[in-house]
Amino acid sequence: MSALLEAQGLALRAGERTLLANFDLRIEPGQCWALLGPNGSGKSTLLHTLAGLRPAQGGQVRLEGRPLAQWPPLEAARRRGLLPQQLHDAFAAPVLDVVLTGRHPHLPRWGWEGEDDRRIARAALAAVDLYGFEARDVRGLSGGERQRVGIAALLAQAPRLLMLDEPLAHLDLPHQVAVLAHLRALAQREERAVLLSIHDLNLAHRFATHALLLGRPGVAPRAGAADAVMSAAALSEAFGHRVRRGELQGRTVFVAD
Ligand SMILES: Nc1ncnc2c1ncn2[C@@H]1O[C@H](COP(=O)(O)OP(=O)(O)OP(=O)(O)O)[C@@H](O)[C@H]1O
Repeated sequence: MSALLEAQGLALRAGERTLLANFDLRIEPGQCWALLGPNGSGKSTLLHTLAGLRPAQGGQVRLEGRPLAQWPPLEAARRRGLLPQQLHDAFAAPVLDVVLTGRHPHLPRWGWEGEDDRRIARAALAAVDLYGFEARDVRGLSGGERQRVGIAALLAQAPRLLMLDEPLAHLDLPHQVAVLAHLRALAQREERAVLLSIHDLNLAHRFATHALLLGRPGVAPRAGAADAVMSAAALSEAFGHRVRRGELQGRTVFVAD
């Protein structure tokens, strides 16, 4: 199967520190990847690099077979999207307008959003349980509501590869489960793929098909099927903290000592 995203020989540094060296990754349609690792292990840096928003120090990233740098920005934005960790609102704006920013890569040059774009944006709001929030000022939302507006904007953008940096931040438990279920279903039903950073090991194992585990300094990254990568030994080594893995009512659970 052809890859949506492929990294080969990737090298990433932050300041003096090497985060990744000679790193390979292949993300195929239908896959849902959990990006795991301790604070500062390079998850955000890697997401920004794979999205083409930050240069790598070596190696190559290909989006649908073509080097990232060769994609015109608008065409790339129709194929891959990134929800960053921090969302800023400098101005007052209705929620619907914020979600409609996700449609910009799809608009004709100098064009305005049409009824189809508004329908897609409303459906995205409904998917994150924000039906009826369209006219609310984005600056008056709670942290979890604001986070879900960001997710809705990415859903409205409708890229084939969705990348999300800690999308569960600020979300309550039911919305964490609902958002992950929605993203996984998108990947599996529509031949799309998801790569999201996440600190909750239980939810990561439950919803991800694949896992990429970054380690603290000196520990090599691991990538592959989520169940295989997320062993107690590998997680304990990556985090430098004992993690136990067990079963509870048919579900795999992880507990930190
Ligand atoms: N411009 C920079 N100069 C020096 N170090 C940097 C720079 N940018 C990032 N770093 C460092 O690179 C490391 C990786 O940061 P990154 O944000 O990618 O980690 P992360 O895995 O996403 O962490 P978290 O779980 O806390 O979100 C951190 O130690 C960070 O302090």
